[in-house]
Amino acid sequence: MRLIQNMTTITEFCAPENQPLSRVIKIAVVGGSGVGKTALVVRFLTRRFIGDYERNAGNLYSREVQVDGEQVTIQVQDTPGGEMTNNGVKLPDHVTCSIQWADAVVLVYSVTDRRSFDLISQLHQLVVRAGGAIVPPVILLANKADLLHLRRVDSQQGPLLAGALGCSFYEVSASEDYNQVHGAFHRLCCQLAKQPPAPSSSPHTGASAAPEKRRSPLIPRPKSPNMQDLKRRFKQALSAKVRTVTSV
Ligand SMILES: Nc1nc2c(ncn2[C@@H]2O[C@H](COP(=O)(O)OP(=O)(O)OP(=O)(O)O)[C@@H](O)[C@H]2O)c(=O)[nH]1
Repeated sequence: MRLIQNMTTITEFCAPENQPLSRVIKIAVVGGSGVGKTALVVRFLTRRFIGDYERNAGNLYSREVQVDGEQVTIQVQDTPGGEMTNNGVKLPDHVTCSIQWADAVVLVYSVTDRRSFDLISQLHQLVVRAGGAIVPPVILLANKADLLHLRRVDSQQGPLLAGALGCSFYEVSASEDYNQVHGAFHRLCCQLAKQPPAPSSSPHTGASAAPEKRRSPLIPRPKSPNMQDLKRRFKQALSAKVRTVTSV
């Protein structure tokens, strides 16, 4: 029952009208294809690793959590994977929109995929450009650290790149270690919670009421989660018979 209660905290983006909203922290998760973005988001929000994911089209997840004693709503936008082409990085428009919408960005590569590592600098540039006057906090996650025999990116290279980009670095395994994943996201949430709250966006348009907000006033709202997809994942999670999931 506890598991079900926690699972139901992944909800639609829009809160019902008149419902008081807690502070909202918005995070976009961005990286190459198949690096484990969805696995990381689901791991952070539900403690669960579910290995079988379909290519995602960009789901938005939301959950109420305690950060430093304060009740906040964390919204995490999972984005479709980007690719390197001869003309630079190729990304669905939706990804840029998600970066503009977010208060912070999690850049992800897989230690088993050199191209996903090479993509990070380009993605970081995109974050800087999309951020306008104020670049949002960024963390760099190197995922799939459990796949030692398939490693294609040396463990020193991630911290070096993070240092050059001026962001925090975490090497994690979504499949093997919940604490690593939780620690990385949680520290980012703590950092964001300490900042003064951003002007709230309209739940219907995503547009900010405040002119000084760094993002364009005409940012389309990120996609709501595909509830069918979520229900399918929840069923998978329930059938795995893991005892409980506690709040973050
Ligand atoms: N061994 C291992 N496999 C992982 C890990 N994280 C994700 N995977 C696997 O990697 C594959 C891709 O994971 P996804 O979470 O779908 O990756 P994604 O980045 O969301 O992929 P796209 O939706 O295509 O952009 C899946 O088969 C996952 O089970 C990890 O830490 N270790």
